[in-house]
Amino acid sequence: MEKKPVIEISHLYKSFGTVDVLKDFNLNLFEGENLVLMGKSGSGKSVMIKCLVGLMEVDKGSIKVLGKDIAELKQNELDELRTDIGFLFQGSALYDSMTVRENLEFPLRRHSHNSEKKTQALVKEALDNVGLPDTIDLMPAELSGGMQRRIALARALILKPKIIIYDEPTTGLDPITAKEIILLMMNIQKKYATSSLIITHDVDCARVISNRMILLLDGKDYAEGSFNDLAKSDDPKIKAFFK
Ligand SMILES: Nc1ncnc2c1ncn2[C@@H]1O[C@H](COP(=O)(O)OP(=O)(O)OP(=O)(O)O)[C@@H](O)[C@H]1O
Repeated sequence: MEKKPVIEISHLYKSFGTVDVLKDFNLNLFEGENLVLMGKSGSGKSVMIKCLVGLMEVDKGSIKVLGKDIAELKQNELDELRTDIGFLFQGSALYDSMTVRENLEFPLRRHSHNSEKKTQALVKEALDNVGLPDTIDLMPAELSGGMQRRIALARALILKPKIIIYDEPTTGLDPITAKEIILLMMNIQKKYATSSLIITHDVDCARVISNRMILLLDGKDYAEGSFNDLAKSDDPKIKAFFK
């Protein structure tokens, strides 16, 4: 059976002055898959994400998320749609002045109207999912980098998003901690059947987690395929991604 796309980016163009960042970029993320997007620094990955969530206007092209055309949404509709997307950004970005519990409560209080009991149950479930139930009353500064990343992942998942966007999920972590995060991402994907877009430079991460990959080069979706197919390509431009 043909899988449904949850993100459809078609013929996307975006320039800044004379710098053409995206030039006919295409990407489909299908329900339940782990799609890895690789592109070198400055290739336009962040620009693409900003366009995707309506934070930046596109010059040309169309973007649909969960069947909705981003350009046609009003601000409140866009805000609502964003709650269906969980983000795990580089550097975790937990609120330093809040405890782990408060960090996790934050999106719940902002975007849903749960009872206090339900809120605490969701916080506990989120912490259990990332294997850190005992950190609930700690401050982010009391946690290691890997633990902070796990809490950030718990927070990204707490609204049970349909889509998760991971931006460099393993950057800055030692290889063992990076592997733990990757395993966690895979478990969570299995448990909640989320669709994941994973932006990474980490070839090991891509190998383990991807069902499919897209390589962003010269503003385009230069190549698409499974890790194994792309990794054995003879094209020097594709080979360069796997060094
Ligand atoms: N608001 C902006 N105004 C002008 N130029 C911008 C703006 N945002 C991004 N750019 C330019 O767009 C290009 C792509 O930037 P982007 O941040 O998307 O790269 P990236 O692929 O995310 O890189 P990295 O892997 O280093 O995060 C860069 O040349 C950048 O200078």
